Amino acid sequence: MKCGLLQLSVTDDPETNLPVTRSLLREAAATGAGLVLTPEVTNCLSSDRAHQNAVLRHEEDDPTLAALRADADALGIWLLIGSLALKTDDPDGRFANRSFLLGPDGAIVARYDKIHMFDVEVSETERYRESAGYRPGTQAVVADTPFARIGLTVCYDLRFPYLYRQLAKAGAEVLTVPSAFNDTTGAAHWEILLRARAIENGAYVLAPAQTGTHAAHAGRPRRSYGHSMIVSPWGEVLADGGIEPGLVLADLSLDEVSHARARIPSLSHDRSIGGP
Ligand SMILES: O=C(O)CNC(=O)[C@H](CS)NC(=O)CCC(=O)C(=O)O
Repeated sequence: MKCGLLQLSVTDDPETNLPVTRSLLREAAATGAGLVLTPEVTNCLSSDRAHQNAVLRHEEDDPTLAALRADADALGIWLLIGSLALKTDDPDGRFANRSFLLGPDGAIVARYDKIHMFDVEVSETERYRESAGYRPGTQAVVADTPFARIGLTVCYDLRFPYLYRQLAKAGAEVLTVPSAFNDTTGAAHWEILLRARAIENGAYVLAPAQTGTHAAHAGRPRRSYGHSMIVSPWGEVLADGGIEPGLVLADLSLDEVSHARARIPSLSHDRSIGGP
């Protein structure tokens, strides 16, 4: 199965972003990719609540979701929309950061709401409080496709290894980590965390990422790290997207999952541990 990641540099305007995403999606399908993934917040990257309230929609009437469902159907591909920022009916008005797995007929096969919120002071000038704008999810999600069982996660979830363990124990052979990692923590931690999650679970890790400069955050242009990655179950980086927007491709084979798990059966050696 050929897999394609879209590396995007989205703006805070969904109408501007959608045609760019759709044309890259067509390119991916033209290479023969049967599974394509997009990064976190494919529709809109913004931390301006008033702006988000103006441009974001509920799932039922989100134009990005509708268009990408039509594309998955027309192209006959499995499509993981890394996430969409969507309005919810929450009384506090917070949005959902929601990942969708679409089948080749455009049907929604699975939804996952990002669980861990990035409330982090990266530096004195770069602070994030994702939980102010987004409502965290509470449920881990796996979904079956004809080629693999997939475990869905988003971005900052990457730092919580027990989520990936739970997904792998639920049978996930492919772990998805669509992201918008920032430049600073990306350079320090991105690749090593992705490889660790792949190695410790004997699973493919597919991590489509945002790259480059986006709308200002706290008065400064926000920069994403890029380097969308496909990592094998043995921990090898099969493809690295660098920093330009574009397409990242690799072939996946479930034999590699069984092979890695047979060589190092750590997934089946888990023990319950007493103590502190
Ligand atoms: O804000 C949005 O619109 C969408 N959400 C994101 O971009 C989120 C929260 S700011 N980014 C991350 O989780 C990056 C994590 C990261 O960089 C790390 O763990 O080091």
